Amino acid sequence: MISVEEAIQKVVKTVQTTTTSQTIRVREAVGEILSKDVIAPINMPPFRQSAMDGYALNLYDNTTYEVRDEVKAGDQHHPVLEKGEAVRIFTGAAVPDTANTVIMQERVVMNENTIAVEGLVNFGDNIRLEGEQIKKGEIALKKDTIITVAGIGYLLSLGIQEIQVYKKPSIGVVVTGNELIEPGKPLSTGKVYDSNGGMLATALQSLEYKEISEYSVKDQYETTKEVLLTALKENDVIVLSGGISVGTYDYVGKALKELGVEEIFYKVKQKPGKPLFFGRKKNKIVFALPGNPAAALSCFYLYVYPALEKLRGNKNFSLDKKEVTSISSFEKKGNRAQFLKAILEENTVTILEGQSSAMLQTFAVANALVYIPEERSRIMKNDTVEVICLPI
Ligand SMILES: Nc1nc2c(c(=O)[nH]1)N[C@H]1C(S)=C(S)[C@@H](COP(=O)(O)OP(=O)(O)OC[C@H]3O[C@@H](n4cnc5c(N)ncnc54)[C@H](O)[C@@H]3O)O[C@H]1N2
Ligand code: MOO
Repeated sequence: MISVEEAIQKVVKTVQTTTTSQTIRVREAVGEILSKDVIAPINMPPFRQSAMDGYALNLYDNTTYEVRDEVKAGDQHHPVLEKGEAVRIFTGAAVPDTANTVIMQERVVMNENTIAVEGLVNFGDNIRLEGEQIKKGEIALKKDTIITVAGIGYLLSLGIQEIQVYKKPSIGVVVTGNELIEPGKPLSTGKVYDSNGGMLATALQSLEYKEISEYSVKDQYETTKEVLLTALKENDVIVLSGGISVGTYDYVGKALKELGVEEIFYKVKQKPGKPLFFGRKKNKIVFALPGNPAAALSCFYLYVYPALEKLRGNKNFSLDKKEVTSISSFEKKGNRAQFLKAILEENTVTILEGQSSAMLQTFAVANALVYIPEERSRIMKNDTVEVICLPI
């Protein structure tokens, strides 16, 4: 059995960022990661722009200017100004080539078609220079940048409509268990509703993974092998739930081995989620999560999440961690590291009652996991603890 730290390290070391790119529309790219530098196809701004509503001047050594013309945003003409001449101009409009400064209208006294300028005026005031944000041919956004909403605006401002991003993995979610009933169908003795299938698929959807296939299989060796073979063919990553412990009908480990999936680790010194399996077959990644629902979800966030994020090119692939003050105390039994469902508020955290790996009730209201390392036996009120922040 390996430690949490070793297990995380093995996942991070094994999983490499995909080399497959795809072209997508900028409008659909929020959260995607650039697999190639984006080169600016134009200068931005594309021309000398006025930053104010006011007057563009051809400066001379007096304070009175004759207003000759008007240029508003979108206009294409360039009035020619002699020294001492001005044009009325508006924010975003092209500054005439012969103007060398713009003065805001609040600093001007108008008198018929002349203006008197108040205070000191400098060359280049209130003019946004052509290409001052980015020049044509320069790198507008670097490879590995995550596209934000602002990034989308920026790319659109350069007229770019398509970009190359890392292809996100396709993921197969496989639930195992004779006892599982699809929610919506009547429940009979010995059966439970399948929570893990929908929960894991939704977790993936909410993280914007698009290619998700769901499979379910009974506790039978041959069918488990068949379904896993199909899932391996159809997906880059397999996330299994259940059937990975030591019971007679836990066939997942045996089937994976038979299918040539190399075990990288099996069993982690942690609670919940001890019987976690991680393996690979060529470039396919396999996680077999324990069936207990809270164990499955904890393992998903702690191991599957960083693996998928690294795979899709995210350099910041782990969930955020914070050191905060615990307002609860907790006695840890045994020597496994433990992850506790908790509510994080600003700089304090409350550990919830009901930490069983079979229970989702507390997980449903938790927004963080408190981490107790193997060697720590208790948390006292006001102790500093490490928390892992969970997505919704
Ligand atoms: N002799 C031992 N028994 C067990 C050990 C052990 O070390 N020695 N470990 C225990 C721990 S810890 C865990 S965690 C579980 C993991 O078992 P499996 O991964 O084989 O999972 P299952 O046996 O299939 O299911 C466990 C539990 O979870 C329920 N379950 C499973 N899938 C779903 C689902 N999709 N939706 C809702 N609930 C699900 C299932 O009904 C069981 O109650 O093993 C312990 N045993
Ligand atoms: O590892 Mo299990 O998840 O403790 O119940």
